[in-house]
Amino acid sequence: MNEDLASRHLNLIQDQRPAVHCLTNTVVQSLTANMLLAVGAIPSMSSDISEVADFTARSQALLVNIGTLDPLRKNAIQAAITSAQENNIPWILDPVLIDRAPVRLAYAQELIKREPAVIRGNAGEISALGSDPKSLARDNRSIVAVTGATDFVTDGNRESTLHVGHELMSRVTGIGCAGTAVLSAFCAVTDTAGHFDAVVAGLHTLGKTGENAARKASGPGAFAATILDEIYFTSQSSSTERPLT
Ligand SMILES: Nc1ncnc2c1ncn2[C@@H]1O[C@H](COP(=O)(O)OP(=O)(O)OP(=O)(O)O)[C@@H](O)[C@H]1O
Ligand SMILES: Cc1ncsc1CCO
Ligand SMILES: [Mg+2]
Repeated sequence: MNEDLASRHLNLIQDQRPAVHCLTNTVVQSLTANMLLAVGAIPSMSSDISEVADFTARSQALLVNIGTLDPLRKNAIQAAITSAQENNIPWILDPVLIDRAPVRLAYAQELIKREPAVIRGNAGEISALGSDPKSLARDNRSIVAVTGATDFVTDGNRESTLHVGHELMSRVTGIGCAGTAVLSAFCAVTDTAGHFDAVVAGLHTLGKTGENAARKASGPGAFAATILDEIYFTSQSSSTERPLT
């Protein structure tokens, strides 16, 4: 069933080629842009305050990842979220490492008041936010995704647990961050009511491609390249299986 959901969303991405504007950390820029291209989306990464609102307005989703912050990037994040909200574009938050510094946690909590469509973090990050994932989702009208050896998705009412992926995914920096960008592409092709399914479909796709890549790669270096290939293969085979209507 998640397989069908994934396939349907991959087809929509192939058809629509959504633009995803990414305000993300300096560690994962290239992997993130490449993952989006591999899945069929179109990335942009500028954080210049003079253009970030326009880039966001011309995108179908906005990714905000707070992995490396500075004052200019924080200004860009505020402007981009404002633009996303004015233009009815979903914005997706990756609250990287908020369990490591109280100032960063407080900043993430301020951002969450602006009601991201999706919050995706690992277990430590989500638990640092202080409420269980269901309450967090309900209180902020967001989808919450908690990733790790198993993934959990909730909108505050529904929930889905996914047993996909491979340990090698945690041995390459930024698979989570780039994965949140992939979830943004899945949300870009659905309306708000579809975001729960989009996140489940996106995590299923990511997990399965991680499993496929792990079968071929002998270690983290090859895995990082192979997971890009596998996302591309998955998106291509999904579009050739599309029924003729
Ligand atoms: N041990 C594991 N087994 C299976 N899948 C895993 C495992 N660890 C991580 N994953 C998968 O890897 C992806 C990234 O999740 P993870 O929770 O590691 O992100 P993260 O900690 O935010 O990573 P990063 O900050 O490096 O980007 C998720 O899709 C998750 O399902
Ligand atoms: C290692 C690291 N530090 C800040 S962001 C980042 C990438 C993985 O989250
Ligand atoms: Mg992370």
